[in-house]
Amino acid sequence: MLKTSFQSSTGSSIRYVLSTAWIHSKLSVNYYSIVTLLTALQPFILLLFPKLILDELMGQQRPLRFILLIALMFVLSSTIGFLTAYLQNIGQTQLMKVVFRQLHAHTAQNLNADFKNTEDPVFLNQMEQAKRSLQSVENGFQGLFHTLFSLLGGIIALSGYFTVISRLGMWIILFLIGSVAGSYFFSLRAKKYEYEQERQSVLDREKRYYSDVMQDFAYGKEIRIYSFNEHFVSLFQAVTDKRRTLQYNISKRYFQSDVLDVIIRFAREGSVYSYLAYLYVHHRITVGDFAMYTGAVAGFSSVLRGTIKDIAHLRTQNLYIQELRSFLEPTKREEKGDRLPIPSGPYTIEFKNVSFGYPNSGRLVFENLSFIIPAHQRLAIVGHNGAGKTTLIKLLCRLYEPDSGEITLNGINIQRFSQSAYWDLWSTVFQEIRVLAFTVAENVSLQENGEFNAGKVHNCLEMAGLGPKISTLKYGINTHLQKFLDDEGVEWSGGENQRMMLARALYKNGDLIVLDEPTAAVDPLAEFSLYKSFDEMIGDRTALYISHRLSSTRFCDQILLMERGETAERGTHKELLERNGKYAQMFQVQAQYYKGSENKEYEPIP
Ligand SMILES: Nc1ncnc2c1ncn2[C@@H]1O[C@H](COP(=O)(O)OP(=O)(O)OP(=O)(O)O)[C@@H](O)[C@H]1O
Repeated sequence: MLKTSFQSSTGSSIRYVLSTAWIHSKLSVNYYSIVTLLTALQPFILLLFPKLILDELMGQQRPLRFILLIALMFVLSSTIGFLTAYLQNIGQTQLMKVVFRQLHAHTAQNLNADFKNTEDPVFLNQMEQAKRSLQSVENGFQGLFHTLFSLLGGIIALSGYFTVISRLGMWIILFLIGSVAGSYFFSLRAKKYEYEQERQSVLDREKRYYSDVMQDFAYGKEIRIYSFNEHFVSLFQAVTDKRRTLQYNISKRYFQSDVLDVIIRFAREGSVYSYLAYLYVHHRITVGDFAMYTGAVAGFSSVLRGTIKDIAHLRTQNLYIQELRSFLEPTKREEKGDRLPIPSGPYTIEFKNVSFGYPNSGRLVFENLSFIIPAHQRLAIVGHNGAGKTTLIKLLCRLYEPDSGEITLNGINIQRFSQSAYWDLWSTVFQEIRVLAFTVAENVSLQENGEFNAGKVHNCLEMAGLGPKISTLKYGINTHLQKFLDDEGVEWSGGENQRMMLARALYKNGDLIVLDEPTAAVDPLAEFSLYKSFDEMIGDRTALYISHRLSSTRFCDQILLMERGETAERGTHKELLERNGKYAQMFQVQAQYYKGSENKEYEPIP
C-alpha cells in the first residue's frame, strides 16, 4: 500500500534523529556534544582575556602578569580550537556511519515495497524526497542533526553574553533581540520558499531518469541507431536548465533576506557602539570594558541571529524528517484473513468475477472476469497486445490485488495466504529479461556462492539447452555475466539470457508455473521446442503459458483467447480451429509465415 504522510512535531523529529544516531553510533552524539560545549566556550576566552590584558596595559603594567595572560589566552584558545577541529572531524565520520545505515534502510524499503508502488509516480516521488532528506548535508537528517547542536551551542553562548551585557542594562538586550528578530522573519520566508519549490518539483526525478538511461548500456543500441542521443542530451540539458532556474529563484530569496539582514545589523551595531563610546568618554567604563562589551554585543547579535536561523531551520527540517519517516516506517502489508497455510497440491486456480484497473489509470482492464484453471492443466493464454495477459499474471502472482472479486487456490482466496509462502509456490519467467551482473550459478539459483547446489544448477542449465554454452566458459557456472563486477564477465545473447531465465524457473522448482512470453528473442521453431521441452520438464504441474506465436502453445491442454480483458474463446487447439473463430483466423494468418517449413505442424490448415 502507498505510504501515508507521517505527521509529527519538531520535538518528535528531534527525538527521531537523536535516537537513530544514538542507536547506530553513540559516539556521533557524544562527540558533537563535546564540540558544542567547546565552541560555546571559545568566544568567552577571546572576550575576557583581551579585557584583562588591556586593563593591565592601561593600569599597573606588570610584565609577568601581562605575559602570563597572553600565554594563557593563547594556550586555552588553541587547545580548544584543536580539540574542536579534531572531534568535529571524527564526529562527522560517525555521523556518516549513521547516514549510511539509513541509506541502507532506504534501499531495503525500495526493494521490499509492494510491486504496484514501483509503477506509481506518487510513491516514486516519496522515494526521491526521502533520499534527498538523507543525502543533503543542509537539509533533512544531517541538517537537523547539525542544526540541533548548533542551536544548543548558541543557547549556551547566549546565556554567557547575556550575563556580560546585562551589566550595561536590560534595555540593550531587548534592543538587540528586537532588531535581530527582524532577520528571523525574512530567513524563515526564504527557507519556506525553498522547501515548497523543491517539494513540488519533479525535476530531480526527471533528471535522474535521463541520467540513468544515458548511463545504462542496455539502452545504448537503440539510442545510437535511432539517433536519439542528441535528443536525450537536449532533454537532459532542458531539465538541468530548469533545475538551475529553480535554484536561482531560491538563491534570489536568500539574497534578499541577507541584504535586509545587513541593513538591520548596520543600524543596530552603529547605535550600540556609539553608546559605548559615550560611556567611555564619560569614564564610566575602561578600555578593557569597551573592548569586552563591543565584542559581547557583536557576539550576542551574531549568535542570536544564528540561533533564530537555527530555530527556523529546525522547523523546516521537521518537514524533511516527516517525509523520511513516512518512507522508512516499516511497510505493513495488508495480510488479510488468517494467513492460512498453503494447501498441498495439485492446485486448481479460479478467477471469480475479478475486476481490476491500474491505480490512477481511470479504466478497468478486467470487469467481472471468471475462469478456472483445473489442477495439472497447461493453459495457454493468447491474445493481441494490451488484451490483459500480463495483468492477469500480475494479479495471479499477487503483485496487484483485484478491485473486486477474488482469485482462489484450491477454493481459498489467495489473499488469505502469507505473501512469501504464496510466492514460494511460483516459478515464473517474465517478458523482461533482467540479467544480474553476478555469476551464471547465482543468476540461476538466486543464491549466494556456497549456498546453491552446483549439480542442480548444471542440470537446469542443461535442460534449458545451455549445456554446450557452459562448457565453453572459462569458469563454467562460476563465470560472471556482464563486466560490471568482473573484467572477465561474458555477454550473452538475448536468447541465451532467456534460456537462463528458464533454468532459473526450473531451479526454483515451484508447484505453479508461468511463462509470460520470455522467448521473444528466440526464433519460432526454437520457441515451440523450448516451450514443449520445458513443459515436459515440469511434469504434471499446473502451468500458464503466454505467447504471441500461437504455434508455440498449441500443445497445451487448453487455450484461452483474451480480447480487451475478456475471455473470448476457450478450448483445445483442435477445438478452436474447428470452431473457425478468432483463434482459427489468427492461427491461419501466423501459419502463412511458416509455410514450407520443414516442420509440417506449422503448415496452414487446409
Ligand atoms: N502499469 C500500468 N499502469 C497502467 N496501465 C497499464 C499498466 N500496465 C499495463 N497497463 C494497461 O493494461 C492493459 C493490459 O496490459 P497488459 O500488459 O496486461 O497486456 P498484454 O496482453 O500482456 O499485452 P502484450 O501482449 O503487449 O504484453 C493495457 O491497456 C495497458 O496499457
